[in-house]
Amino acid sequence: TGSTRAERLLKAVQKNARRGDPQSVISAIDHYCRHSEWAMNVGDEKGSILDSVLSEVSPSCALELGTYCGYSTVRIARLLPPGATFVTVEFNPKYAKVARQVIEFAGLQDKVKLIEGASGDLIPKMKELFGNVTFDFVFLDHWKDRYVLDTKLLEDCGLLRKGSVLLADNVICPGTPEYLAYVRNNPRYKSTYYKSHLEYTKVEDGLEKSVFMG
Ligand SMILES: O=C(NC/C=C/[C@H]1O[C@@H](Sc2ccncc2)[C@H](O)[C@@H]1O)c1cc([N+](=O)[O-])cc(O)c1O
Ligand SMILES: [Mg+2]
Repeated sequence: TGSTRAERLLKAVQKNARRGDPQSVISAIDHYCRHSEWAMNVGDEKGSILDSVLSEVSPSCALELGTYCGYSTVRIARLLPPGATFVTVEFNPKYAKVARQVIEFAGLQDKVKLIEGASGDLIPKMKELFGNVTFDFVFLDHWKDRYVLDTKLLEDCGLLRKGSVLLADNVICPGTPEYLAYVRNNPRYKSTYYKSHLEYTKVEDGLEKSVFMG
């Protein structure tokens, strides 16, 4: 049978990027998805906003929900301070397999803990898996109807602390209206909208940054 979109994206990385060079992996994926085949990576425009928020937070403990092919995983891992803990959760084993290879090609495998499963099952297990952690930074980019549920789960499992930063992709397109309502009308969050565009297109999209006030 033919390859999947994710496998073709991996081939583009193996062909056009340089081993051990995260920026070349990022550029190879952006070039492929802009000129050959669109894929749902956060992309270069929103990726630059992700980079700047990460540099502000400089998290010692970070979580990503929705690894997909590992594009944002590489973007995040390349900017983390040495010794940081970074967990990324992926539900689909085929995507996880591609992501592991993309992350390894970038030379970042020692900085990333990719765990397979559903966020709803794994979030309650984080303390058991990684010790009594709280996440300084969470990137939400998985199923859009899970953003509110998983944010509430993170709160209830004591995985957020005063100042934890949530950054959510796609709050306009495909859109996460319940999530925006939740974080914007909630005294426990200070939210900021970063207007941008849907990856590789001119369609409006944006990132919502929400600081947990404890
Ligand atoms: O649908 C989108 N993203 C859903 C992402 C889903 C990713 O997360 C898990 S689901 C999971 C992972 C962990 N736990 C539970 C479920 C899927 O296997 C996929 O790897 C999307 C769509 C568009 N678009 O334009 O249509 C643009 C985007 O930027 C998007 O992110
Ligand atoms: Mg997205």
